[in-house]
Amino acid sequence: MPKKIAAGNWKMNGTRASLPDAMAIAATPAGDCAVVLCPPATLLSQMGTEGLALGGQYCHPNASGTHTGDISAPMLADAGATYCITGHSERRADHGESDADVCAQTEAAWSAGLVAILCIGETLAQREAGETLAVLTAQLNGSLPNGATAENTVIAYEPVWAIGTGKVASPDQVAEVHDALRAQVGPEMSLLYGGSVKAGNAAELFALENVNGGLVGGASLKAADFAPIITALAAS
Ligand SMILES: O=C[C@H](O)COP(=O)(O)O
Repeated sequence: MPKKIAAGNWKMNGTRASLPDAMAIAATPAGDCAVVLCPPATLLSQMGTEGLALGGQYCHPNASGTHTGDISAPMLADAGATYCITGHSERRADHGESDADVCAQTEAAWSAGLVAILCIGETLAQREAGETLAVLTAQLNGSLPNGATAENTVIAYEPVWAIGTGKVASPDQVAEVHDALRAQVGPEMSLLYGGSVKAGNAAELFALENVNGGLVGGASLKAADFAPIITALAAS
């Protein structure tokens, strides 16, 4: 059985004033679900809380070196992370990260003992052109290194047009993609959906056979918003 995972991506949000929210999220009963928070790197070492796994939002392919402003997978692990997001569409767009870059980052995460949460997703133009499954397959093939297992990798399907827009993909759209991904990655790897997941739509999404949790952005920042999502996953 794939592990159920509620992952929160805080993106470039959060200061020490947010730590009480992290503690409240950690205290939320989660049943057999893993709860993962990916805060800004500045908060990682201060967030170590029982019941909460931590993740980075990105890692450089190298372990160290002359890369001003960057962060490596061993640094994330040293700060308490056990997961790392790779290939988020905001980084693919803002930093020009290619599938090959994401592949190298994912290998770096594994080398540091981190579980990669590898993100793939189509744009609205690609969906409207009927290219969704082809685009996702190409991204998966290009950015998932050889050696991926259910222990070192989680796949997050995040349609770019649904991120931070309030436009959640319909259950039929999510099911079509997740069923296709399941056929590609095997029965054990966790498949998360991300894109405007909220308390009001979480139960419907998590009821889908091949949705094993969510990668949640905006609704993970406050415990009052994220806790019902965790509860919905635990009940699924
Ligand atoms: O990593 C999280 C996703 O980008 C989803 O963000 P969102 O829940 O704010 O739409």
